[in-house]
Amino acid sequence: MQSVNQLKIDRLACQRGDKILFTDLSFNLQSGDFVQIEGHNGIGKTSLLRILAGLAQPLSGKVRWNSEDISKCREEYYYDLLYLGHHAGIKPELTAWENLKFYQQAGHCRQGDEILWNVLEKVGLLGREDIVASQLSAGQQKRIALARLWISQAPLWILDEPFNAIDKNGVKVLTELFEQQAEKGGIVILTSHQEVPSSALTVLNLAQYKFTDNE
Ligand SMILES: Nc1ncnc2c1ncn2[C@@H]1O[C@H](COP(=O)(O)OP(=O)(O)OP(=O)(O)O)[C@@H](O)[C@H]1O
Repeated sequence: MQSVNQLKIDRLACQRGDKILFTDLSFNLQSGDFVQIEGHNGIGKTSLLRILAGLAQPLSGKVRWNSEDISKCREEYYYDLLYLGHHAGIKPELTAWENLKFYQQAGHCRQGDEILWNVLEKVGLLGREDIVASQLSAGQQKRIALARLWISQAPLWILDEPFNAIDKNGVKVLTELFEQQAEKGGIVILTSHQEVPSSALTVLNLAQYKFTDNE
């Protein structure tokens, strides 16, 4: 990752159902940033991440990736983006190994099988690679989904609750990975209900943008 990337969030407002969740949300991120979106249940963190990932439309405002409106450069944006939503995003009928192989092919990762063995070890699934995902625990399934992060070449990671169902040591390993991603010029945006053990993290509290005039 050599080039400097920028994500600009310009005066976003978001509505779900008949409720306006937040308004006038602006911030800029660039290569090296590691950010947590914070706020209580239901404030709109997932809604914001889905807008940033181009999966939902804002009520108003724009998201720009390297100066281009993301709705106008979808192909380039999706090439540069890895979005991991709340749900695991795995194929339950495939084994852990087959899921990783699938991510590798879908993610244009040209490295061979060796990286997959390394990643299996990183996510603590070495020895369980031949088990179909549906027969693994919730935390192990989440680890398969997170394996994509080690395989990914994308500079921008948007991660909704990546630590859900992950044990303490897993949180530490993942946090180090996020720091490395930022250090090598990536951008990491995440939500988490647990404390993220990193001094490199910037926290953005959605509460300050909450729309209070819904009644
Ligand atoms: N499908 C939907 N239709 C209408 N309103 C919805 C829908 N899904 C969520 N909402 C509303 O949008 C608000 C924001 O939801 P969102 O999932 O973005 O919050 P969150 O901050 O990520 O919450 P949590 O911390 O519980 O994951 C909620 O208060 C909910 O009332």
